[in-house]
Amino acid sequence: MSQLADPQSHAAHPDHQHPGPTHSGQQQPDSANPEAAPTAATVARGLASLRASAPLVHCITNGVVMNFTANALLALGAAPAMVDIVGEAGLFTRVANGLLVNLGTPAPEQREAMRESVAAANDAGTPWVLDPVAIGSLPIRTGLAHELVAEGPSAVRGNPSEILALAGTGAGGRGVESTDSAASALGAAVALARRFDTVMAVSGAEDCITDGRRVVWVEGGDELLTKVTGGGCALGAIVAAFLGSRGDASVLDAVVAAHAVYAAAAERAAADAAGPGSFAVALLDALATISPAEVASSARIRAEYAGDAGKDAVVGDAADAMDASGTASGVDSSRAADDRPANDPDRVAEPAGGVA
Ligand SMILES: Nc1ncnc2c1ncn2[C@@H]1O[C@H](COP(=O)(O)OP(=O)(O)OP(=O)(O)O)[C@@H](O)[C@H]1O
Ligand SMILES: Cc1ncsc1CCO
Repeated sequence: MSQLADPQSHAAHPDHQHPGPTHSGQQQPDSANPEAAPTAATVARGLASLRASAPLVHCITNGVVMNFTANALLALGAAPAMVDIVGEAGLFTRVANGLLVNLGTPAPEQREAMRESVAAANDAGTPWVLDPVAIGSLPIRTGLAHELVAEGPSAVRGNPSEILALAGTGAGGRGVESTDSAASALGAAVALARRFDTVMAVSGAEDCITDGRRVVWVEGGDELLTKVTGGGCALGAIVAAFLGSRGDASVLDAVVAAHAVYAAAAERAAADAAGPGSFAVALLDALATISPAEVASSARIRAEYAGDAGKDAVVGDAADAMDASGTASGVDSSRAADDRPANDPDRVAEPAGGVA
């Protein structure tokens, strides 16, 4: 089958959850209609659904960005709560609609709270996001990130250096900053997505999101996002909000929607800002006022097949899940190209065509 189905025609389906790692590398379909690529229309629907359901987002995140993250979620229309003590974290995850686990300042008790919440999320079916902040050369958080990714997050969000370090092919960035481009982390992201049956989101001038089979590029945002601390950390929480309110949309659709809405809001905010301070305030205003119609007309998204983009990426101990060609077993990466007309917005490009 090469034709992509109309994303409008999604039928009801059981929520895609991750009961645990799929060590075989076998991927599950993530939607009733796994062939549909995210579009501006799915982004708009995701934002409308978030606003309608006001998801409760449980954030276990770093002390630097808690306030900004909570304000970003509130502005967007979600309900944040930062519950990070042992004995409460797991309980709260069970009632939340989405969970963020951000490794920015992982003190010992917070690490235990993360483990408690991840176990609760996997048990209760709460979608969860892992943000492996500043992993690579720092040993405790790097070990924790490898431990947690094996628990099967719904999505992983990070900058390119963090994603390369998670794949075991990079030494990390400069503290919390990336020293790599999103394109350079594409192979690592595709391999990780296949290995852990998750959606990987790599941020940068252009964001790259993959479920291991499809790769979606989201343009937009502004460099000012890198001049406000927590520009990426808040995005991780927003991804959790979109996952927690996605209804019958796929995980890939929800993650792409989060990135596209954030990019559009940041672009609008930057147009009015005099610098990082006014940008941070304008970003909150833009998150609060951006409409589904605005994102439907401004989202810049393109989708293609991953093809063999992940074949040369080494993923920690994942060699056992990979066949000789480096492709995760059970994942068909040699699909025929989409045969829709070239100007069809739902068309996915040739396998690996633009994924060198
Ligand atoms: N050059 C750029 N132009 C436009 N947007 C950008 C640029 N660089 C990063 N962004 C956007 O900034 C946001 C944060 O991405 P970034 O890669 O800085 O994350 P991070 O390093 O994890 O952030 P944090 O400071 O929270 O740790 C994303 O939405 C991304 O799209
Ligand atoms: C600056 C900083 N240090 C640890 S976490 C964090 C927030 C941005 O990632």
